[in-house]
Amino acid sequence: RVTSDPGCTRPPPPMVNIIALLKLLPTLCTKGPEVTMTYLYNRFGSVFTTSFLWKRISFLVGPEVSSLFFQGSESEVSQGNMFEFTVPMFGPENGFAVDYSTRIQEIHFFIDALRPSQLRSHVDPMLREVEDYFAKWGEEGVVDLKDELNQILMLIASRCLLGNEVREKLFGEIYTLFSGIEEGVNLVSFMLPYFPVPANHRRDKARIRLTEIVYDIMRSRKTYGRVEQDVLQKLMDSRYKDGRRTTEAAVAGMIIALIFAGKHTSSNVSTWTGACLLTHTKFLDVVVEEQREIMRKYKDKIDYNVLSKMETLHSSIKEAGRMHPATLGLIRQTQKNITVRTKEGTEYGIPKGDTLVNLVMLTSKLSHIYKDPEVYDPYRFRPGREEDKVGGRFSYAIFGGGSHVCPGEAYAFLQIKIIWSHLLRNFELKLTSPFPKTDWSKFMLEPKGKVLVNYKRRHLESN
Ligand code: HEM
Repeated sequence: RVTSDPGCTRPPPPMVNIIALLKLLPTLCTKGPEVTMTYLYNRFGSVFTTSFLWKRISFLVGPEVSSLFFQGSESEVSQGNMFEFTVPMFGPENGFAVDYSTRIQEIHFFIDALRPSQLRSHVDPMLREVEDYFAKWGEEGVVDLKDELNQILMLIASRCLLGNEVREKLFGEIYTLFSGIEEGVNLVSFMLPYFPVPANHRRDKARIRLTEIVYDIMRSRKTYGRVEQDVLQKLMDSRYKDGRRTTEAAVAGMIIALIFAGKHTSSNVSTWTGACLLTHTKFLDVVVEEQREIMRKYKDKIDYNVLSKMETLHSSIKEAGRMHPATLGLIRQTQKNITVRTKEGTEYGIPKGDTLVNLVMLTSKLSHIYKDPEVYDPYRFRPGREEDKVGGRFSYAIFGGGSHVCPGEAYAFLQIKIIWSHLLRNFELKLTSPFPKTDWSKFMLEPKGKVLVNYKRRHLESN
């Protein structure tokens, strides 16, 4: 439990001093941040603080200490100015460039555009992209799964988020421009987003060109009265609470932000799903059998309802996400003194101005929530076990939680399930490279190196 505490009357959390931190450097370098943070959690408990240069950082582990982090009001715990580096990536009229109230309304536009009832219309375009993409694979061969999934997900994003105009004519350019936007994700740009280094220059150039492309599409739709089914259209048609229409610049920024938010996250979880299933044949057999069963009932038809029957596949993706989240932790800043109560009942006061890091990766591995947390076991989410629910709210925080929970979760599952059901039905797959390690050098964590998979075409028989 976490509450606000104006006088900060409670004792501070255990402090990890500079000597303890220095002693951990070799562990950090050789074993990585997860092992280091797990050591600190085991030693100091679910709340602890460190100082780094002039900054105090308080770490939180577990659902018991996470409620205010996720659900607190902006005046208690906020995203602060930590995402300012995204302003030159997404433009000056949306996201972290605008006031909080406008930003929240934009997030509601995302939620509306990506809610399950809206997603039904995306199934067919997603399926078409997936079928066309994998039709280009040969009879058999070896591919880098990470690269392949990255490409197919970008094709889907072009079609379903940006729309047919981009997908049909401009995909190559968009793909390159997005790589340019992503140049803005590095340590220098994070600390000094406007510093004139080449990466920032390439980021700015890419955003300007991408914005022009989106403007052209919007203007052409308006001129010819064309209305599409994609998310871009939903954002164009959205209105703020006071009745104002979204501006062209805001829509362009929002759509770039959405693609960015969904791109690596989805490609990572789908790649980890593959790596996990191909090394756990027990579950691979179960998901293949699930496809057979569904084919017996629905033949080759795939629609929103059929996808919702793929429960073990869904759990297999969710479990891959639990074991390999895209981030070690989520970040906020305290705007008031707050109190955190641990599951043992100890209360700590965290002062206004602390950076909070919620270590969702460690929460996913807590043994009082997840049985044998290091074991890949999609069955842990089945009725009767449902370990994430039994563990309490925020036990599964791979998609965040509360006021800033990921609005793209249902969309992400939809596209990953469409890809994996197609792969399972049409290919025999074998992981030929070793099980990937996590690449800690990336801002958004991903499987390290190539994930090589040997494929052989097949047509799954339902009987
Ligand atoms: C498996 C895939 C995904 C994962 C693991 C994931 C994870 C997350 C997480 C952890 C957050 C919360 C960040 C925080 O609290 O600071 C978040 C926010 C967000 N996600 Fe996702 N995401 C995924 C896919 C997507 C997709 C496909 C989209 C869009 C189509 C999307 C759009 C967003 C947006 C716009 C936010 C910001 C919400 C806000 O600030 O209120 N995500 N995502």
